[in-house]
Amino acid sequence: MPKVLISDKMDPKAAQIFRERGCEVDVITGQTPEELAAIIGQYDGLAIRSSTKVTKAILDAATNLKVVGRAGIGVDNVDIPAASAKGVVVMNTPFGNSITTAEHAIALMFALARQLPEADASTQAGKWEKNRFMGVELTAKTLGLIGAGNIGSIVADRALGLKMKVIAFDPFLTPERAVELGIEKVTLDELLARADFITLHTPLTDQTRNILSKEALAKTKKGVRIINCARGGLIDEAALKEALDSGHVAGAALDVFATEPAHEHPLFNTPNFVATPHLGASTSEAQVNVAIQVAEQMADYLVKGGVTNALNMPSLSAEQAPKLKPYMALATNLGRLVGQLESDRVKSIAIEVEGAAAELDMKPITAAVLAGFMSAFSDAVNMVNAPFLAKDRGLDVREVRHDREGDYHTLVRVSVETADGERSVAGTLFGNATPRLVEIYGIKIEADLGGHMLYIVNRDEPGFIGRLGSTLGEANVNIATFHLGRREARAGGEAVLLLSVDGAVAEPVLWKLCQLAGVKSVKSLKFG
Ligand SMILES: NC(=O)c1ccc[n+]([C@@H]2O[C@H](COP(=O)([O-])OP(=O)(O)OC[C@H]3O[C@@H](n4cnc5c(N)ncnc54)[C@H](O)[C@@H]3O)[C@@H](O)[C@H]2O)c1
Ligand SMILES: O=C(O)[C@H](O)COP(=O)(O)O
Repeated sequence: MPKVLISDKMDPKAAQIFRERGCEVDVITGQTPEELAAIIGQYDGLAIRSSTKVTKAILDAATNLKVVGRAGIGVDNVDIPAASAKGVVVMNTPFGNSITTAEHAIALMFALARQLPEADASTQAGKWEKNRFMGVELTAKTLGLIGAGNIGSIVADRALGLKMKVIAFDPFLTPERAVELGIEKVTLDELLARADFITLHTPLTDQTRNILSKEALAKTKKGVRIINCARGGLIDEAALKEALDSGHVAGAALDVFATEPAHEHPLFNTPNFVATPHLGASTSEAQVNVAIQVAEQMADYLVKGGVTNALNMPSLSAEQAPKLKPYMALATNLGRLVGQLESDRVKSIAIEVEGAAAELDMKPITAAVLAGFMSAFSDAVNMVNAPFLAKDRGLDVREVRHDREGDYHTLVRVSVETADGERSVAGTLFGNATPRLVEIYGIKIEADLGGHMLYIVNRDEPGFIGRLGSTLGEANVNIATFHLGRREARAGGEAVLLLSVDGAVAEPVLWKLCQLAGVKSVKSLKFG
């Protein structure tokens, strides 16, 4: 039974769902990185929020880990390249807390507009400072969104309801989507110059880090109010403090900080500064949503092989998974066959599908071919890291989907380009379930690929099979199955033999086979 660790505070629904769906689960929160590293080796899955840092060191210690599930959106606390290299799937729940976070941004906007936290503190201190707190209306003000994705567009919708004018800077926002949202797409400089309120809703990337830099803040309208419910690091916090102190920025509300938890901060106690401790996603509704979603996704993956919302692997629903399963086995074996036959001379690899296979999502099939292919060079390869390893090796990967009707109701072909030209192998599914090789390097052959096999290319001539059988018999090698194919319909041409044998064939025996008259090449193969 797969074992999952929940290492951050999460709604109890998550643990309940893991158990209901066939996983063992431990909930251990508040561990130091060293404590987590000491126990992570026992677990197949790790469910987190933003507190647990899934670093390379943690991943190195995670010898059984298959999936990290983030109950929330941001995955900047997970070293995704390190997870991918280790073959660990990283998933998040991209929509479960969007409404809640958008509402927090709107709440902070009101808090700034009417100085609610300061007015509250003053009133409860018995001061009744009615004349000290003069607010501004939101109606007719311009709200500048930096980032108009899931959360940004919900903020836009709510702000339009408040009769604000909404402008957005987001290089990936299409003009059509902007029209659909009822907002105006602008450049960053235009947004800085025009917005009365600015709210940030981008991930933290190399492009967005410090997007509100000292220079950018200097370009804002005097009296601007700024809200950040996205990620610390998007704003230069020291420059923001200066701008608040000088009065250029009339108010700032941060839910997120460059360093968290922020127990101390130069911005704390600055007038017109409002802070919340990364509460964007903290509503009971959002926490139930993300807990249920992450547990369902992770259990689907660990128990049924379904992949949803993975950041480093193509999606594969739990319903699709059984249908695709035989294709994955076929694709893995075709990739593995080519990988073993061609070793490291391959420059590019093409995956072609036709018939029933052409109606399927190709991404998982491609990942499986690459996993099989790369397994000839690396022990630690799987569908998650294979595409990354292939890219690292500079392997050019192509996917082709054919509409044509072929000889088989379904076909997957893997072709590689080597220094000696293009070579391809192809396979089908018998009864939609059993993978079967049907062609190898232009020669028709029907074979199951599995266990230990011998691939022999020889001159097609009488007596060869007898000589081969005797040599293997003398070496005590038992032949389990025997498949034969030949290039021409008459003797004298090239033939291929694929033999299943009961165990690995020793080097001296392979050498003897190479010496047999008519043999061109002999290769020992292994399939998982
Ligand atoms: N405070 C919280 O508790 C909390 C809760 C949920 C999400 N978040 C954070 O909010 C952020 C936004 O989440 P989302 O779900 O809307 O993400 P999203 O991916 O749906 O949207 C992000 C948007 O940012 C845009 N973007 C990317 N690079 C940009 C750039 N250089 N300049 C301008 N725009 C750029 C993208 O095109 C996209 O539209 C994430 O960082 C997420 O981690 C915080
Ligand atoms: O990216 C997110 O989903 C938010 O930052 C929420 O983080 P949390 O789960 O730690 O509250």
